[in-house]
Amino acid sequence: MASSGQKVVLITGCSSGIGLRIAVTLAKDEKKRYHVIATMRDLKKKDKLIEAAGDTYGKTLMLLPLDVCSDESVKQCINNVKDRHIDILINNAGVGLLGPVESISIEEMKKVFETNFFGVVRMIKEVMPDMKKRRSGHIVVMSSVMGLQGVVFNDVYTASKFAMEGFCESMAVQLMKFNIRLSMIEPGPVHTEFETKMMEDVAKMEYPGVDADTVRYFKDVYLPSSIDIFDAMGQMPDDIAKCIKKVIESSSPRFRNLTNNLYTPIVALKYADETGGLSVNTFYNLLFNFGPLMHITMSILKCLTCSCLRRRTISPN
Ligand SMILES: NC(=O)C1=CN([C@@H]2O[C@H](COP(=O)(O)OP(=O)(O)OC[C@H]3O[C@@H](n4cnc5c(N)ncnc54)[C@H](OP(=O)(O)O)[C@@H]3O)[C@@H](O)[C@H]2O)C=CC1
Ligand SMILES: CC1=C(/C=C/C(C)=C/C=C/C(C)=C/C=O)C(C)(C)CCC1
Repeated sequence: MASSGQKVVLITGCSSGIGLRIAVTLAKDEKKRYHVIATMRDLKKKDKLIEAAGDTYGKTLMLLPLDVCSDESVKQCINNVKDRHIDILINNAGVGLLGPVESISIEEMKKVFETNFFGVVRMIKEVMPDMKKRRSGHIVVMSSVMGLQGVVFNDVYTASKFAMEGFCESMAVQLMKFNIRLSMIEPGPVHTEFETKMMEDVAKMEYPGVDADTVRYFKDVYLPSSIDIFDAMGQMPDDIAKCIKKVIESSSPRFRNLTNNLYTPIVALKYADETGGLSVNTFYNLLFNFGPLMHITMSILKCLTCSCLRRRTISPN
């Protein structure tokens, strides 16, 4: 149970990746300012979180089952929270989907929206009325750079994050009237199971109904570039957890929070040209005309950011 002065934080999707690291980071807060309710849809996956939480488990961190795709599960979970009192809701659960749209069934696409869009809407609908009554609360939503800008072959995932951005941008204004803050977190690539799951799915893909050129552009052009980008600019889940901690501890939390300075110029293309031509043409050229150049650029970037060059040039040893 939360002790007085502690903020109750409920996080979705804590079995792995970013959700797990947010839960542990907040539970380990030196001043014990948070009572963390870490949730996951399948409690059989709890061991990794419990191990990472160490002795905070049962003290500042507790576990509850929650599937964001089920009305019943969401209701039951929130009813199990003392007085339904949640100060900070962190909507983290999400799934990826990659590949040519011709090979993806409408059912698969709906599942992505069910989690990434309706999952968040379901959580907000359940938690918001109590926050409104108390005239306080903070809702954090895990969006993505793909919530701001489309990325080739990520069409449906991107659309689900855009949908959420639109929903939240609209909600933020009303919520502000009730003293409830809403913050979007927009990471670029992050090394988690998200990346591994997508690569595993791609390995199993059969591309029914997709022409040979499209399959080639996806497998031989997009995938290697995407791997380069993950290698060069991928953040760690802890980086995102630290960013979220900063956002919730800010006296005036920002609505938008890009987490990766290296990716910011890519997103800026969209805002630099209202016709949309600059970003579409630049992405086209980067992918189809400068693929090998991009590989070299990313390798240099990786070298600069991994600090091995700095060690070699600056270290007195
Ligand atoms: N990794 C990346 O490059 C980026 C990720 N993001 C976003 O970050 C968030 C976290 O992803 P990340 O940590 O990377 O990936 P992971 O795959 O490691 O984690 C996703 C989490 O969401 C959970 N989840 C999926 N569906 C549901 C559901 N119906 N109900 C409850 N939980 C569910 C998963 O649970 P289970 O184990 O049961 O499947 C898992 O705990 C996602 O919203 C993602 O879109 C944003 C930008 C970049
Ligand atoms: C290939 C390619 C790109 C790929 C970007 C990627 C791969 C971003 C991944 C973001 C993730 C994983 C977000 C998750 O929510 C760019 C930079 C647009 C430029 C054009 C070529």
